[in-house]
Amino acid sequence: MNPTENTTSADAPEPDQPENLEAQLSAIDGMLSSLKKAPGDSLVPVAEQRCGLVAIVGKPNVGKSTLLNALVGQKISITSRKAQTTRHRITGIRTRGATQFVFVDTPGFQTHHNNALNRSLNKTVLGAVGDVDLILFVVEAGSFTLADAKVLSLLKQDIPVLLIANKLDNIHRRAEIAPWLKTMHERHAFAEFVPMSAKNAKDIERLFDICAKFLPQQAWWYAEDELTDRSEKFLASETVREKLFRLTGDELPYTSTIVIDKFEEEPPAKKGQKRLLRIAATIVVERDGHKAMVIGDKGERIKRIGMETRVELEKALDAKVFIEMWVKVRSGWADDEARVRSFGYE
Ligand SMILES: Nc1nc2c(ncn2[C@@H]2O[C@H](COP(=O)(O)OP(=O)(O)OP(=O)(O)O)[C@@H](O)[C@H]2O)c(=O)[nH]1
Repeated sequence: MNPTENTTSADAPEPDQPENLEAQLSAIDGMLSSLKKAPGDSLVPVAEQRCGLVAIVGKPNVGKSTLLNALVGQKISITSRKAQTTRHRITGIRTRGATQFVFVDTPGFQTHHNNALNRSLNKTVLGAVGDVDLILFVVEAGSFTLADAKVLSLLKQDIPVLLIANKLDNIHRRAEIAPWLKTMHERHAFAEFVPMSAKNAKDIERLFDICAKFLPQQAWWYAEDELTDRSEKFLASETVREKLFRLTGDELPYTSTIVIDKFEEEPPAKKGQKRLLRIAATIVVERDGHKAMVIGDKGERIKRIGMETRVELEKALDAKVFIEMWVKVRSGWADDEARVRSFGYE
């Protein structure tokens, strides 16, 4: 390369004059002030931000968890409840470019166990899936069974649904997919068809781009990488709640609640070890009979709730967890506003 090219080119811009500089600086200033900082000090202008709720639904074993993990990463990032998401259990948040995707759980989409608990959960879920911005309906590419049809029938017509034809890598003759997609087209007015594999990183990138278009333009609700102590505490109480209801079935009224009395973190004792979380949780029930139900025969049930909570939290929070659990009776707490507030509800 000719070394003089860099300095003597006739097209080279004049060095900045002071007035030029000032003009530039004030232009940059103007630009910066128009970029209202989003949570997490992001420089994506609020006016360009998109944010919304995405539900992933489908019958068991179609790859929902694999997809969610690929979309949000292994670590579930739960944050404190925000007004917009009080009715949902958030399973993950991912901010990518100008768009924040808030993934929500859909615990009731279990078509196998049609007991009363599931029916009541299905009702809740219908509510939850009823007000998300986008639904990813996951099926196995090339297949559509009665169980898929049941899930599809629970979805509302007015929310965009993407058909995620997952496990495409299992289909060896791609030509077979076209006629199948055509039959799927007749089953529901899907907003888009996405044949893909949840295990393929490129497909995941493409899916993000497709999803972004369906989320409304609005300011992000969460910081780009929000994961605070408070959020971990929230995850702890949600995990206890989930185990409690799963292990007591529909015997326990939904007025029972969880209070996290202690949530303390200790750094790893040695390098390479995990941090330690000491958690104390109280399950608040309305009657003595409920207390006995939660404790179980010789304390079996509460032990199991504690054990399953610990295992799940250790995985989700990448920490060693010690958890103590108590059961208290506070009759009528659900009607007592001040007490409800003291339990952390608004
Ligand atoms: N070949 C292939 N296998 C996949 C793909 N996605 C998921 N799987 C596998 O499918 C199985 C079920 O995946 P999960 O993610 O657990 O499915 P799920 O829908 O969350 O299942 P439930 O928790 O029972 O509702 C696992 O063995 C995954 O490894 C894919 O794109 N290709």
